[in-house]
Amino acid sequence: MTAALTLPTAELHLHIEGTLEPELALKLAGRNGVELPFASVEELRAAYRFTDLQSFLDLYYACMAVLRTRADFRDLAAAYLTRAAAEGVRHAEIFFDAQAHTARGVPYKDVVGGLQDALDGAARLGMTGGLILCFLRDAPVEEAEAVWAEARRQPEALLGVGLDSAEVGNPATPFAHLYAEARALGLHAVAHAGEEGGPEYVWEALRELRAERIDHGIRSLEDPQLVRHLAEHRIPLTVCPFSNVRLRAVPSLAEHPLPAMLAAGLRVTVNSDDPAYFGGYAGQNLAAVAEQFGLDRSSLAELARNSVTASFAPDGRQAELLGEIDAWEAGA
Ligand SMILES: Nc1ncnc2[nH]cnc12
Ligand SMILES: [Zn+2]
Repeated sequence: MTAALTLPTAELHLHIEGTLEPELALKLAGRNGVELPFASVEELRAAYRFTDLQSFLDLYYACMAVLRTRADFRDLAAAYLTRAAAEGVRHAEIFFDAQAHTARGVPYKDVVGGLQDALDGAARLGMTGGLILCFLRDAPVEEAEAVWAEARRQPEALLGVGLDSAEVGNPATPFAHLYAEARALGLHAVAHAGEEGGPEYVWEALRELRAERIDHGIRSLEDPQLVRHLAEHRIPLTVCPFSNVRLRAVPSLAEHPLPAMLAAGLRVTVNSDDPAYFGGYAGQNLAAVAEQFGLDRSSLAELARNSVTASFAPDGRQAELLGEIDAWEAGA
């Protein structure tokens, strides 16, 4: 087995709806009497040809229509956690798109309840983690406000808030008041930026949302002043190599800016984004970049350490995981 597949790591950029494998999608479609425009696993997989972020989002939102009950969300997250654990993920901070479910009439409490049921069960796998509620930046802000009105009543169910969906032309600033409220409740703040959008989107997430981590951020390199800022303030970037290639944010893995980002002193982590759709989970993303860029054991360990120290896990848990990474690096 590739060494990277056993590296203990933290997954910081993972949309739970993006872990919906075709087999489970069809099973849930049957269980819930939901019609999908795909009759078989093969037909569904054949639709995984994306030209950009929007072409992916269209399929992503269509497929998640099969998720209807608390048990569905539990089964989805339990399947992800089992698979991630097998690839070395020891801590997972999981994004969920609540609005995409409440808009279909699924109660917020069933979404969060089901995801939490699965996380409770993950303790058996020795895994820890939490939930990050993402606002959809391409939907009216009133929809985000409505879901937040429910979420804020139970902030202890969340680690933080995030911002995702179609980036270009959908500024972050209208969501700033929700982030301010979330911070006041003690929640963390992250945001997608610099995936398809330019460095100005990263600046906006930092300035207006006070994002502690930037999800993707691969276009930051286009602005030397931004690179200096990110490096100086040690702001983590949750990079997703397979996603960037499959959504054509970069032309190929060989041309991915990851090595340049590391060379620029950026605090990079490697993650999977929507692994069911992009061809691999966290360990496979790590294995692929290790092979592509000839990363040795200590460079891989450094990426894993970044993921742990950039996580929102308590200090004690971080220390435990850093110990596991040291042992892995020493070849234990
Ligand atoms: N890569 C991505 N970018 C923005 N929103 C997303 N939602 C799920 N995956 C996403
Ligand atoms: Zn993402």
